[in-house]
Amino acid sequence: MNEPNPVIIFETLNAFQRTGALKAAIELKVFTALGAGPLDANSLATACGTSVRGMRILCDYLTVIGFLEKAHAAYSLTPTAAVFLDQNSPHYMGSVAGFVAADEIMDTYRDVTGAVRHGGTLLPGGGSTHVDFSLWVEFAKTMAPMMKPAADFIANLVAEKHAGSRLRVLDVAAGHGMFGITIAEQMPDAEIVAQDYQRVLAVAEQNADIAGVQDRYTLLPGDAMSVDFGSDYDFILLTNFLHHFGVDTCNTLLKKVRFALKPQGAVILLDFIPNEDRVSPPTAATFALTMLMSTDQGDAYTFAEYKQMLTAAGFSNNQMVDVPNSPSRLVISSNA
Ligand SMILES: Nc1ncnc2c1ncn2[C@@H]1O[C@H](CSCC[C@H]([NH3+])C(=O)O)[C@@H](O)[C@H]1O
Repeated sequence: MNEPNPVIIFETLNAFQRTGALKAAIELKVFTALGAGPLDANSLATACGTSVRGMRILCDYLTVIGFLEKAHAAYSLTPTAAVFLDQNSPHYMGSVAGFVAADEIMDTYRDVTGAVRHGGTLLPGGGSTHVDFSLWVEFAKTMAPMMKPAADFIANLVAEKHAGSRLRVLDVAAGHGMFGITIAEQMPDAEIVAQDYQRVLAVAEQNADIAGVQDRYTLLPGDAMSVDFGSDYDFILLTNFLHHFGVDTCNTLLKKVRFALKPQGAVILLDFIPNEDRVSPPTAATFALTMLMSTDQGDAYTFAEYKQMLTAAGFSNNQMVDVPNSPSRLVISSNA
């Protein structure tokens, strides 16, 4: 297993091909075309409006990397592609390519060398922490399906512990809003305050309307660092937010969160949290590179690091759990 092997070098240097191929298949709706059953390259090319040669080569590539299966020249969907990449599936998440593989994001990877030398993003003004970072609306419009398992998991936890009670929940940096909205869907008495930039909250507001929870959904636009959160919350959600900032900013924000909670309240923190070795599990551990490329000081913090920040902010009871079907972990912190 530890024999020297150059294949990983070739595969890693051309890994951009995988991104391009999957993005193309999503754009061309290849997976949706295969939703009704197997098709060969000719029929797929007609269905998707492409050349036959292009479709044959794309589909062979997608078969090699595990999104399609091939039998007697006909392609069919693997279970993952069927559930997540066919637009007719309720779990469709092809939209996430619009953020994860956006040109603006991919362009930053042209100069990893520079970011490593510099120790932070080469994007202007702190990259994704800049108030005008253009991609947050795109994130809100595209990333909700990816967060669904974690949103369900959090809402179930909250509902199990607090069935029937009137809850006040603050969703900090709400984005698409699905974390708060899912709690509101499960708990008819829960009131949600969604906090984010105004332009992003427009997307969350629309999602709250669609979910039919708009009567219990209030918007709190502005910068999370300076806006007044209000008080007496039972839960404050900090999902995929702290990783953008350095430890000092996280400490300041967590203290502000502690102050806005009821004495028995809890903060629910969802994030990419690697093990203490920082190299496992893979998705959480490699997320640190995403933060290097897009922020000045962000990181994939370990549980020990989060515990230190949370303890400093006055949270004495900190528990971490893995989220099923998600690379994320949940930290629930309270004083109780
Ligand atoms: N300073 C800030 N104040 C409020 N929101 C911010 C700030 N900086 C970034 N954001 C928002 O932080 C979000 C990060 S993405 C996370 C969205 C959502 N909580 C989720 O877990 O999927 C984006 O919606 C940004 O608009």
